[in-house]
Amino acid sequence: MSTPTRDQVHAAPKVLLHDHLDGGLRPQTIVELAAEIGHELPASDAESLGRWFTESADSGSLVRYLETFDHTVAVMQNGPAIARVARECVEDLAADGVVYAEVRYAPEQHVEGGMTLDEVVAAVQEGFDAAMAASGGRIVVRQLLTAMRHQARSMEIAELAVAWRDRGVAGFDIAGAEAGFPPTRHLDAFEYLQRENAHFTIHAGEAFGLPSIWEAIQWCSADRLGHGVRIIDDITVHDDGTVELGRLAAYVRDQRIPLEMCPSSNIQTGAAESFAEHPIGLLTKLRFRVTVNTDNRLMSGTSMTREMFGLVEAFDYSLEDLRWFTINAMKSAFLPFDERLAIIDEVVKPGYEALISQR
Ligand SMILES: O=c1[nH]cnc2c1ncn2[C@@H]1O[C@H](CO)[C@@H](O)[C@H]1O
Ligand SMILES: [Zn+2]
Repeated sequence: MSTPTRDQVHAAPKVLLHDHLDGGLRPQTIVELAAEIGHELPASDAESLGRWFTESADSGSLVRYLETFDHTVAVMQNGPAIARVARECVEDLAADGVVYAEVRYAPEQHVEGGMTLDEVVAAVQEGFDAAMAASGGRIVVRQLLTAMRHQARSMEIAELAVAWRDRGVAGFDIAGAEAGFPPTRHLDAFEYLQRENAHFTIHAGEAFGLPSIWEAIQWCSADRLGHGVRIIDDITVHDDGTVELGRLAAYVRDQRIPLEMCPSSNIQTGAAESFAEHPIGLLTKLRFRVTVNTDNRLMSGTSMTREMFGLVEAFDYSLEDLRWFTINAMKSAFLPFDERLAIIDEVVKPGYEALISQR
């Protein structure tokens, strides 16, 4: 098994479960939308603005990383702007070889211009639908609705997710600064979603450790973990190379709880040192249900191809390993089982087969 080239990684079908709509705008689009509404930006041309985002997000702190979203959220306060950002997001993912994506954002952050929550979700869906249609079925995209963990609107957002479940919304999430805002703060929303047979993921174990992961799983019943990197704190590697899992780590692995890992984002917020030192290497070896994601393409200057190729370089992964990540992700998607299976059998497997047979 040889390591794939960057072109092969680009050509391979990829599945993305953790990508923020407001973390993936094209710098040029931000410049144009800001000009329309008179919003002042920290840089005036697209190239320096793109650099400003990656450099400012490179702070080693989640809180400072999140401050950069002030500018992307500011230009997403009217229907046409939101629909444009949503359409371009799907175009960019399709061009990167992504075949299925769940893209999240917090509707409550987009009502400053007077839109209702419903109108925000509709505008995103309009953009997604237009780009999916234009791709001729090459990419399928669903929305995840995020509630901000420091705010108190999670119940409302959960209800919004249920109201839109048959019109493009596949699930729910909470995001924002982790320390001081445990997931149990939103327990009523999670219990409501369970009663509605709805799906949700929780950002946990990124800036804060095991208690956050434990609450997300054992109190809130999260279907998946956003990041979850700190699960590594419950794993001991002994000098003789044997590995011991604590109870929580064992539970996460044994229950096949999907980990939405985002290497570049973790390096920027200080949750990991480098690709090579990222816990994803050990977690993959231990057969946790690991998936590879972008988190915020703008703030990290990244793409699915870049994240996966970074892992190839760090861990010598083969196309078979990348297929494993991709099938893990597709199995963990909040899409009906038959639709997941169809994408695995008709798109992912043949796509990798074609690349592997060329080798
Ligand atoms: O890695 C992350 N951890 C926690 N919160 C995040 C992360 N990336 C983005 N957001 C937050 O999610 C909101 C909705 O998309 C963004 O506005 C940002 O505040
Ligand atoms: Zn995230």
